[in-house]
Amino acid sequence: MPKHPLIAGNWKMHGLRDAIPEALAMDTAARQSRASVAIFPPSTLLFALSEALNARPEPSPVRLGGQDCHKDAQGAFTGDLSAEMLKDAGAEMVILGHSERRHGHKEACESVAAKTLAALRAGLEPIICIGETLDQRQEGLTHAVLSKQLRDSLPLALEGQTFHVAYEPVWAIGTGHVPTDDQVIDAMLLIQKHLAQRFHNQVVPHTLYGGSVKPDNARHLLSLDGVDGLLVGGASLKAEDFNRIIAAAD
Ligand SMILES: O=C[C@H](O)COP(=O)(O)O
Repeated sequence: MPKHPLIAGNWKMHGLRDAIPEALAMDTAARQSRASVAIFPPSTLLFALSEALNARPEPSPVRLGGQDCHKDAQGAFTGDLSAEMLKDAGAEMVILGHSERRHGHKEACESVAAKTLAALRAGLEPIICIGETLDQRQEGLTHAVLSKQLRDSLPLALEGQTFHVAYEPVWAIGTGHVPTDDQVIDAMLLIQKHLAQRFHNQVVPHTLYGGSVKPDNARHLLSLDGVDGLLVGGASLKAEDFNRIIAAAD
């Protein structure tokens, strides 16, 4: 586990303004932890959360992020948000290529790469997600799928930049099924090897695991080789759960 593991909470399409106190309680836990903590609320909450966190007497260590962005800075794209808009609303990071975007919105790796360039343009730190489906794993295609996703989703412009790659097996997301230790370590090593070769060791890989992370398995997952942090979905919605995951990093 690195000195400051990243504990990232992806709220997905959950959260109204009455969730702001939850984020403030997470901020309180983050202040007592060595973990680096980030929350990815729905975009409608970004500005309000940013204001609420910044209104505290001491600057908040919690960083906020968007869950997706458009590749362009502005234009006639109804319903979309640019990386610049997320930044303007208080985001410092953005999740890209989440499997719910890849599968639910037919997002191709090339689109994820273009969005990654947009994130860098706007000064957002990207978390790029990859992961195989259950069918792909059962057919022995895991390495091929992860390698292709890495090759096609990560633009060379990432060289020298700070970014994160999250390994989220699709079959582990929201299912309660967590991969074996060997499966997690194997994926992390594949990612780290790819990053080292592709970027000539000019990047410090931050590799996260995501998929059914809970307060009870967080400490163990963080102890596995190559796991630099966690991308948490359901268990990041309530401070009661998320704060236990933050504490697992200590
Ligand atoms: O981005 C988070 C992941 O999709 C994991 O979601 P989950 O923790 O609810 O399984």
